[in-house]
Amino acid sequence: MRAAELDAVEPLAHLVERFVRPEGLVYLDGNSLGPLPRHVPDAVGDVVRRQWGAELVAAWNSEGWWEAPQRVGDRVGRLVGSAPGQVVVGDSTSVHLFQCYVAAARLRPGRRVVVADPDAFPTDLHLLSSAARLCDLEVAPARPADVPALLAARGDEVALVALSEVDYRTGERCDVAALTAAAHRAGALALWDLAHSVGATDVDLDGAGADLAVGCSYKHLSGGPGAPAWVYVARRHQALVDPPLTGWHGHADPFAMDGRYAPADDVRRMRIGTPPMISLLALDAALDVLDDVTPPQLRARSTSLVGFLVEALEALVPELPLAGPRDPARLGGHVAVRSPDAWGVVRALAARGVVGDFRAPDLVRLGVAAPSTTHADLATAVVDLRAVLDAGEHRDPAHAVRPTVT
Ligand SMILES: Cc1ncc(COP(=O)(O)O)c(C=O)c1O
Ligand SMILES: Nc1c(O)cccc1C(=O)C[C@H](N)C(=O)O
Repeated sequence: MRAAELDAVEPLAHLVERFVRPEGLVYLDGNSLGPLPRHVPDAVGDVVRRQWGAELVAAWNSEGWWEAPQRVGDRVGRLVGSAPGQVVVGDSTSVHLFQCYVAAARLRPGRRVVVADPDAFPTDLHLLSSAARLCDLEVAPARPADVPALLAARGDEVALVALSEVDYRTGERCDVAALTAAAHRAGALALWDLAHSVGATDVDLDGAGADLAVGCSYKHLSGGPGAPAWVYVARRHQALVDPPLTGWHGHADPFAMDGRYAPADDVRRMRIGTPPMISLLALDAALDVLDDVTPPQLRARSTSLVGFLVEALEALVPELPLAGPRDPARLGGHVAVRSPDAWGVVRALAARGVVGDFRAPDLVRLGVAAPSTTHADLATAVVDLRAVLDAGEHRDPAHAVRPTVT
C-alpha cells in the first residue's frame, strides 16, 4: 500500500515507462547490467543499418563517430559533476583504471605509496598490483574510514589515494569531498572508481576537487552489455597527465600518421585506439533517458527507493542483517543483506521472478536502478524473500549448481 502511494507521488515516476520491463520479472540486478531503454534497439538499428550500412567509412565524419568519445563523455560527465571537456568514453573500466594508476604515479614522482581499499572490487586491486610492479610502488591497504589516519602517518610518501565511492558489496558510500581534501592536504592525488555511483549518487567531481575518476556505463546508465566505460581527468592535470597506453587516438594529430608520439593537449590524450563504436552509440542513445533529469533529482529518487527497501527488509526479514548502513543517505544504489544461505536465497528468489545477485561469501545484493525500479517492485521482492525463507525454498538442492556468472 505504502509502495503504491510512494510511486504515485514520485516526481520521476514517468522514467519507468522508458524501459523494457519483462512481464512478471522484478529486476534488481542493475549492478551487473542495467535494463534496456525502450528506444535503444531502434537507435542501434539506425547505427548498424543506415550509418554503417549506407554511410560506411564516411560516418566517422558525417555522424561524428570520431568525436563521440568526448561528446558522450560530456553527457556522462554531467551526471558526475564534471564540466565539459574532462571525460572521455571508450575502453573498459579496467583499462581506464590502469591508465590512471600509472598516470597518477607519474604525476607524483618521488612518492611511492598508493593507498587503496583492500575490499575494493577485485579488478581495481589486480590492476593496481600490476601497476605497482611496473612503477615500483607500494600498495598501502586502508578501508575508507582509515584513510585519514594512514595519511596522517605516511602522507608525505603517498602519491595516490584510490577508492570507490560506493562499496560494491555493502552499498556503503564514502565522502568523496572529504577524502579528496585529505589526500590533497598530504600532497597526494585522489582517484575515484564511480562504477556504482554514476546514475545513482549525486557525486560532484569538480566540486570535490577530484583528480581522476573512472566508471562503467552498463550498470545505472543502462549502456548495455560491454558498453564502454569512461575516465575523468580534472582540467588542471590534462597538460601533464602521461598515461601508459599511448595509442593513436590520443595523438595530437592522429591523421598526420606521425610515428613520434605527441599527445593531444586535453582529455583526448586518455583515448587509446578505436573504441567499440556500436556499443558507444548504444550508450549515447541510452543517455537520452536522463536528458531532462538532474543528478540531485535522480539521487532523490534513488534515496527514496533505497530507504524504502531498507525499511521493508528490516520489517519483514529482520533475521537477515544489513551488510551496510541503514541510512539511505549513506548508501549508493543497492542494499545487501547477509545470509549463510545467500546463494540459495538468490536462486530461490530468481525462481519466483525476482532477480537479485549473490556476492561471495554471504551477500544477497538487491540493486535499485533509480530510473526504472519502482517502490512496488521492492515491496514484491521483499514479500517474496519472506516467503522463500518461510517455505525453505532456499534449501532446495536444485539450487546447488552455480553457473559461471553470478
Ligand atoms: C567498482 C568496480 N570497478 C570495476 C568494475 C569492472 O570493470 P570492467 O567493466 O572493466 O569489468 C566493476 C564491475 O564489474 C566494479 O564494480
Ligand atoms: N561486468 C560484469 C559482467 O560482465 C559479468 C558479471 C558481472 C559484472 C559486473 O559488473 C559485476 C559488478 N561490478 C559487481 O559489482 O558485482
